[in-house]
Amino acid sequence: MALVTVQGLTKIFGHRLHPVRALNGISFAVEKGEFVGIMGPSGAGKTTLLSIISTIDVPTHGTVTVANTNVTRLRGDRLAEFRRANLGYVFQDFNLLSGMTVRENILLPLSIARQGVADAQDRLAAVLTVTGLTSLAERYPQELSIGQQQRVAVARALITQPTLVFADEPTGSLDSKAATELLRYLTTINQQWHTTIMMATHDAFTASYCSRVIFIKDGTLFAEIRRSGDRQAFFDAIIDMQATIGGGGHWHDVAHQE
Ligand SMILES: Nc1ncnc2c1ncn2[C@@H]1O[C@H](COP(=O)(O)OP(=O)(O)OP(=O)(O)O)[C@@H](O)[C@H]1O
Repeated sequence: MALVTVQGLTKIFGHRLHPVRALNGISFAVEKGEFVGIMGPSGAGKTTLLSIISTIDVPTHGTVTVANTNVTRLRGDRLAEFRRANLGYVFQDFNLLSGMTVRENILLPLSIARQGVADAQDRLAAVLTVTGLTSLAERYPQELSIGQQQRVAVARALITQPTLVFADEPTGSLDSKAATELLRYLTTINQQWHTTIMMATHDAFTASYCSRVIFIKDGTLFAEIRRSGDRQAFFDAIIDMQATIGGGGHWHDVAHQE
C-alpha cells in the first residue's frame, strides 16, 4: 500500500493569457519507508511538486493522497491537524528562532500541538540522539555551525514523529563535510525510524543517499532509478541520467567529495 499517491497532477501558474505549466499530469507513488529524491533541471517543477504534496500549495488538476487522505481536498482546521499529525518540513533556510535554545527550538512544534510534557522529554532525547545534537541542546542557534543548525531543523521536523518528511535542497547551504554528515543522519532516521523522506535536490551526491530518485522534466516524469548496489554506483547512474535529461536545463551539479 503506497503512503503517497500522486495522480495526474497539473499546476498552471500565472495569467490565463500567459500560463506557465509547472506540472503537467505527473503520476507516481511512494511506499512507506522509502527515501525518495526528486531531481530535474532548473524549472522542471521540483519545488512545485513538493509544495503540493506537502500541502503548502494546491494543484490546478489531479490529486495527492497521503496515508489514505486526499490532501488536496483538506482546508482549514482539518488541514492543520493533518499536517501536525503526519508531516515534517526541512527547508534550505531553516528559520530557527535566535532567542530560543536548540532544545526550545526543537520542542516548539509540540507546544503548538499541546503534547504531554513527559512524552515531549522522551521524544526530545530521541531526536537529539538521532541528529547528534545532545551536547548542544542548551546552545543558541547563532552559537552553532550552519550544518549543526540544519540538523536542529531536522530534529524540529522529527519531534512530532511525522510519517513523511519533506526536504527541499536541505544540503544547499552546507559545505561538503556538513552535507555528508546531514545525509548520514537522514539515512539513519530513514533506516531506524522508517520515516519516509521526500527530498528535492540538484545535487547528485546528495541524491545518491536516496533509495530511489525520480527525475522530472517539464513537469512530467522523465525517469526513475532505484539504488540496488553501493552508493558510488548509484551516484554514477544519477550523473548518467542527468546527462541524458540534459536538454536546456541548468544543473548545479558540483560533486561533493567525502
Ligand atoms: N508562483 C509562480 N508563479 C509563476 N510561475 C511560477 C511560480 N512558481 C514556479 N513557477 C514556474 O513554474 C516552473 C517550475 O518551477 P519550480 O520552482 O517548481 O521548478 P524547480 O524544478 O524547483 O526549479 P529550481 O531547480 O530552479 O528551483 C518554472 O517555470 C517557474 O518559473
